[in-house]
Amino acid sequence: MAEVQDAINVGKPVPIVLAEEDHQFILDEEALESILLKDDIKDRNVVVVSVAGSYRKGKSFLMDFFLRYMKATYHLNLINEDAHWIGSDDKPLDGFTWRGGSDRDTTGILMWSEVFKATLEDGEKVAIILLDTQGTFDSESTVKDCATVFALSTLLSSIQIYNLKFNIQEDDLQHLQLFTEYGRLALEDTGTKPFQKLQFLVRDWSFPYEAEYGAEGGQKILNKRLQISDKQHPELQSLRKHIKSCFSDISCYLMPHPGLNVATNPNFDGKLSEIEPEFKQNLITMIPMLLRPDKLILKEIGGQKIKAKELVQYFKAYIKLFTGAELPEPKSMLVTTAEANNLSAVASAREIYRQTMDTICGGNRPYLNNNTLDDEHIKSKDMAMEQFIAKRKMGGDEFSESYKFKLESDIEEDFLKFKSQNESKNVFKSARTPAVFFAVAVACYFISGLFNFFGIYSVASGINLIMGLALLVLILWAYIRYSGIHSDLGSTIDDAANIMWDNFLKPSYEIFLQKGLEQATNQAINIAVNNTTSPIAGVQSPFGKRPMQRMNSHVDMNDRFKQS
Ligand SMILES: Nc1nc2c(ncn2[C@@H]2O[C@H](COP(=O)(O)OP(=O)(O)OP(=O)(O)O)[C@@H](O)[C@H]2O)c(=O)[nH]1
Ligand SMILES: [Mg+2]
Repeated sequence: MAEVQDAINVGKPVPIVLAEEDHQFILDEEALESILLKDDIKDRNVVVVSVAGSYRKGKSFLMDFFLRYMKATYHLNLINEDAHWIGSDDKPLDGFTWRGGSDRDTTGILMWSEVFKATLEDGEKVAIILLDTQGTFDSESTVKDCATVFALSTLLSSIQIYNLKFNIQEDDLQHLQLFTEYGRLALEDTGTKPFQKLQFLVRDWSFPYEAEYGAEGGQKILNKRLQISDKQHPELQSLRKHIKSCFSDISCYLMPHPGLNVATNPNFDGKLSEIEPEFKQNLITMIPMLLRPDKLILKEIGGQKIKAKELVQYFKAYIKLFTGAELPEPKSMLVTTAEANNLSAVASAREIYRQTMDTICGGNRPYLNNNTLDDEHIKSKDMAMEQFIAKRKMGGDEFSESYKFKLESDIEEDFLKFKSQNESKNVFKSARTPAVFFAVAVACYFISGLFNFFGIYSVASGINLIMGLALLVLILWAYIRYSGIHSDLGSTIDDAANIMWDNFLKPSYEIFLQKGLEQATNQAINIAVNNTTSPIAGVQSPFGKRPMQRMNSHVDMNDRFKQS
């Protein structure tokens, strides 16, 4: 017995995944390598046993009994001495640190520094690794922190013990679903079950009259909880299907209460003498069921057994993935629901905007001028925004604010599309490209004629060439529009036409138009002035003074009217 006690003092818990203050996890590669890359370990296939679940539920405490079994069985070969591995009644329990109290204890992921060497029944030499993990849902961890630790330990272990208290509740299953789904994101979809054994361990089971303590009672409860029936809501069915599809083996064990000393005495140090015999008896039954050489499960990833040195690489790869920005962030139920609410309110308000605008300027409506279109846009947008604000949403106004901005930007994006669709209905704009190239060709024709007239033939033929090119582009454009192919080239031609229009033709046309208008106005006024009977009628005056004259003549007329 003394041998067992001595062996328990070998090894220590080594933090390999460290929880940082800024909710990041980092891998202590050196520590990990110092354990797994030892010469006598690195080439052995591994069995990885991990415990996970809510905080303060006796995970580390349980792991220390695992350690006692491992040391007795694999260091001291006491395999046939049944219950002796559990040690003497008066020895305090040590190993992974555990303690009473309501605040969390374990953080990150710890690995036992001693890797246990075992020989399987078929002679294969394997290495057994024990992991203790940070409890989920303590007041300092975000959902992402909990999901990361749970997912990492599930991905890297071949036996994951899901430690629960009192019962298997629906929320326990929901969290399991969330965390395993998060873990599954890290893996390539191979169509096979991504994880290996899941062992539900229900602590302080209080209904032995319904299902007895142990594996059989556990199986009974597990079957009940994971049962799928047609009468169930589809959401409950899919949750159960998801869990079953994730693990290749699922079982459950019901543990009795360890006694009030364990649960409430602040000075309790783990002595077996202070633990209820029934609890002790169940430890003796349960632990070998998982860790006996013939029960060990080798770690496999994608159907391949994993060696200790390969496990180091998997740790590195997974931690990189979970701490990077690649995976979506798991969030609390309220945030997720509020997001879904707000997104659906955005979608239905946007739909209202689209439908209203569609009836005003949709594909089968005629061209609208820009001012009218702007007005209609503002009206429809206001309507959509009102609808979004009026809709009941979870998360409160502050939460909704960012979705309001999103709706606004979505609507502006839609408006740009409606605007360009409307522009395309403007026949004058769509006729711009052929008009520009045709105008260039005609202008070139006259200019080259002029140069020919003066005998400057070389310049004339250059201009003829430009005319030919303009006509060629015009034909090409017409072909693209007709056939619908090479539309990129068509857009480039349109762009070129727009540039020519904006920079050359439009300014020249405007100057020409202005000059023409001025000329026409001059003539019209001259005619009007010449025909008016006034004291200064018939006197030609400069254009700038003409309004004065008209006003004077108007005043004169009034005066005359008054006199008469
Ligand atoms: N009621 C009850 N208490 C237990 C059981 N096992 C251990 N405890 C007590 O639970 C307390 C917490 O034990 P830990 O092993 O530190 O719990 P943990 O789950 O590792 O906690 P964290 O590291 O904070 O996640 C200690 O006071 C133990 O004595 C059990 O089966 N039932
Ligand atoms: Mg702990």
